[in-house]
Amino acid sequence: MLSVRDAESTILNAVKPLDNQRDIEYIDLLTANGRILASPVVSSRGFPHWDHALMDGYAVRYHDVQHARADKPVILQVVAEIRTGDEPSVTLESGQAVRIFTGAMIPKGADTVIMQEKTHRQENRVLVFIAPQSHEFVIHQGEFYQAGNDLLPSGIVLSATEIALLAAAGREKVSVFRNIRVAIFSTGNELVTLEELPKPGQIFDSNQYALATLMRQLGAEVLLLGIVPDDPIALEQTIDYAITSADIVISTGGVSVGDYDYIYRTLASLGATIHFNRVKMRPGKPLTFATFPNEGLNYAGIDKLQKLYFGLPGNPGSALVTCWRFVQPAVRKMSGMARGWEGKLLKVKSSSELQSNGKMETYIQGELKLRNGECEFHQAEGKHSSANLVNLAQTNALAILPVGKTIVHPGEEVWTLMVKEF
Ligand SMILES: Nc1nc2c(c(=O)[nH]1)N[C@H]1C(S)=C(S)[C@@H](COP(=O)(O)OP(=O)(O)OC[C@H]3O[C@@H](n4cnc5c(N)ncnc54)[C@H](O)[C@@H]3O)O[C@H]1N2
Ligand code: MOO
Ligand SMILES: [Mg+2]
Repeated sequence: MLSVRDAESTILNAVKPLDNQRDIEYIDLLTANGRILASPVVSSRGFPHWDHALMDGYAVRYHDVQHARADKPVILQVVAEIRTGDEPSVTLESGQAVRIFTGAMIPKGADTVIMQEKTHRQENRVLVFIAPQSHEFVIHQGEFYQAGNDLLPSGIVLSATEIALLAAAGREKVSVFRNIRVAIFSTGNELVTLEELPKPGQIFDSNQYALATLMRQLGAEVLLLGIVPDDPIALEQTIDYAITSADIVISTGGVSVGDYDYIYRTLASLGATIHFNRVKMRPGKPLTFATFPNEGLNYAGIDKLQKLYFGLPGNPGSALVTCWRFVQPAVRKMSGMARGWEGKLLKVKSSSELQSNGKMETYIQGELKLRNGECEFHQAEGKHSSANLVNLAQTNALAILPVGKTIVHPGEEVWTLMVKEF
C-alpha cells in the first residue's frame, strides 16, 4: 500500500499548472482578491516616485543647520512653500528654508527636512533649535523599488496589500490565471437531495456540500453533478461528461471493496490511468487517484490539460480528510500558485492523549486553541469515526500520527495539519 508521502508526490507530479499564456484573464483590480498573478508586474516608475518629505516642517540644507542648538538656533529665510502635489519651482540656496508638508517633493538644493516642532516660525524666518541628521525625513526616489525590476512576481496570490501596490503602480487591470473548474458528484443508492425526504436506509448527501465549499474557498469554479446511483452505466456517463467539462473531477463513495463499489472498474473501462486506489492512512484508505489524457477532449480553453480524477471515500470524514490532505494542494498547484501548495503543518503540544493502531498514518480530528499565547491541540470529544460528521463540525486541525506511533501523551508535541483559519 502506498504511503501518504508517495501518494502526495504521485498526485503533485501529475498536476500541470495552468498555462501563463493560454489560461489567463485580464480583470479589474477590484475583483482580483484571491486570484493568482499570471505574469510578473514591472513598473516604469520607481517607488517612491520622487524625493519627498516625511514630515510637515522645513526643507533645508543640512550644511546650514548641522550646528543648531536650543541655546544657539540657526535662523533661515523661508523663501517658498511647497504643498503636497506641487512641483517645486525654487532651488534652495544656503541660508534658506522652504515650508514643506508630508508627501511634498523636495526642492533642488535641499537635502533634509526638519519637523516643525523643532523650529519656531517668525514671519518669513524660521529658527531651527536642533541639528538634524543628514537627509533626515527625506525619502529618496527609488528607495523602495527601482523602476524596471519585478514589482510582483507571477504565481502569487493577490490580497489587499498586493492590490494596493498594483494601484500605486497605476494598474487598473491585472493578468491572472483563470479559475480551475472542478466537477463534483456523490455516488450511492442511499443518498437523497435536501429537497427529498429520506426513507428508512436513506441519508442526505452532505459530501457535495462539503467539497463544493472547500473548492470555492480555493477560488475554483464548481460544477455540481448531483447524486449518481451505484450503477456502472450511470457512473460511466457521469464521469465521461465530468472529465470533458472540468479540469478536476471529485467523486465520493464507491471506492472500497463492496459489490456495489464501481468507481475503479468504471475508471478502468473509460481508459483512465489509475495511479493508486489504496493509501496507508486512516481515514481515507480507499482513496483513488486517476488521470485522463487530454487527447480527444474538446472543452474550449481547457483541452490541453491532463484531467485529474479523485475518487474520495464516501464516509464524510474520509472525504474531508483526503480533500484537505491531497485535493487542495493539487488544486493550488494547478491554479498557478508558484509555491505554498502543500497544507499548513504546525508542530504543537497536544493537551489530549492521542491513539492510533500504528499501522496507518492516522489523522485525528480536533481543535487548535491558543492558551497563554501558545497553540495546543485538543482532540475532538465525540466518537472518533470517519462517519461522524458531528465531531468534524468544530475541527480546525488534524493531528498526524505517523506509521509506528501508537500514542501521544498529553504535553507531548505532535504535527498537525491546519484545515481552517482559527
Ligand atoms: N470489507 C471492507 N469494507 C470496507 C473497507 C475495507 O477495507 N474492507 N474500507 C472501509 C473504509 S476505510 C471506508 S472509508 C469505506 C469507503 O467506502 P466507499 O468509498 O466505497 O463509500 P460507500 O460505500 O459508498 O459509502 C461509505 C459510507 O459513507 C456514506 N456516504 C457515502 N456518500 C455519502 C455522501 N455523499 N454524503 C454522506 N454520506 C455518504 C455511505 O452512506 C456509507 O455509510 O468503506 C469501508 N468498508
Ligand atoms: O479509513 Mo475509511 O477512510 O474508515 O474511513
Ligand atoms: Mg463502499
